[in-house]
Amino acid sequence: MLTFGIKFLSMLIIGIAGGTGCGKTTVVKQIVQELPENEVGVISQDSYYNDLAHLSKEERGQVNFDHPNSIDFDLLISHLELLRKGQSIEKPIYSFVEETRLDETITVHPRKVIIVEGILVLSNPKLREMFDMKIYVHADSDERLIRRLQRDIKERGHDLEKVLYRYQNAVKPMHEQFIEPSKEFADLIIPNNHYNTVAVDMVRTIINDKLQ
Ligand SMILES: Nc1ncnc2c1ncn2[C@@H]1O[C@H](COP(=O)(O)OP(=O)(O)O)[C@@H](O)[C@H]1O
Ligand SMILES: O=c1ccn([C@@H]2O[C@H](COP(=O)(O)O)[C@@H](O)[C@H]2O)c(=O)[nH]1
Repeated sequence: MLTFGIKFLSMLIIGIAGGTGCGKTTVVKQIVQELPENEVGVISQDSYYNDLAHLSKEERGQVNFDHPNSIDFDLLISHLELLRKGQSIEKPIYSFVEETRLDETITVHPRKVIIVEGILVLSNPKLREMFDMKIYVHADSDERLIRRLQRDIKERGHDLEKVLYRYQNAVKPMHEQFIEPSKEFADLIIPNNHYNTVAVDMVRTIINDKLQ
């Protein structure tokens, strides 16, 4: 049996970090693709951006969304604790276009395996301690910037100037201060300048092992 030395608890929690555009969401989608939906759940750190409903759209535009203080880690941690106890949670929904939480929530039920992905999930010590396995997805910064530009313009309603301004003033400095240093906590680093099907298969094997 392939266990990679992981001590399996009742619920396996996997944390996946990496800089913006490194491909975290894509890797997670590939991992869960062939796994049973009712056994594996995914929680994105993005859902836990602070509720900024009290700010105007202009004020929200000034927020540093790459600093750990922009994330409600307490809520994320308490939700994971509830899931681990077998209870369901109401996960917030974050709109990248509105840059705030929506009023609706999504009910997430406990699963045998929960994947938590986000730029800062390995930077928070308390959250990090909850992970049975820690993964860092790496892609070079120029590759990430190209992907981010394409995605934010196409999917998140930003223009070229806004993406570049944010990249220089928040994304890059916060990456260097908080995200890149969190790589040292990873059990596994996935190189993702190109699609990495071997690494995806390895993680899927570990999860499948847990599901037997
Ligand atoms: N290995 C890859 N090669 C090329 N493009 C990729 C790769 N992985 C992801 N992408 C693309 O890059 C963009 C950002 O990927 P995404 O998974 O959203 O990254 P993240 O969640 O880390 O910000 C998406 O448009 C995605 O299709
Ligand atoms: O309202 C927002 C909130 C966050 N961002 C940016 O999103 C990325 C993190 O998401 P990834 O999917 O990992 O790229 C972060 O770098 C924030 O700058 C945003 O643009 N707007």
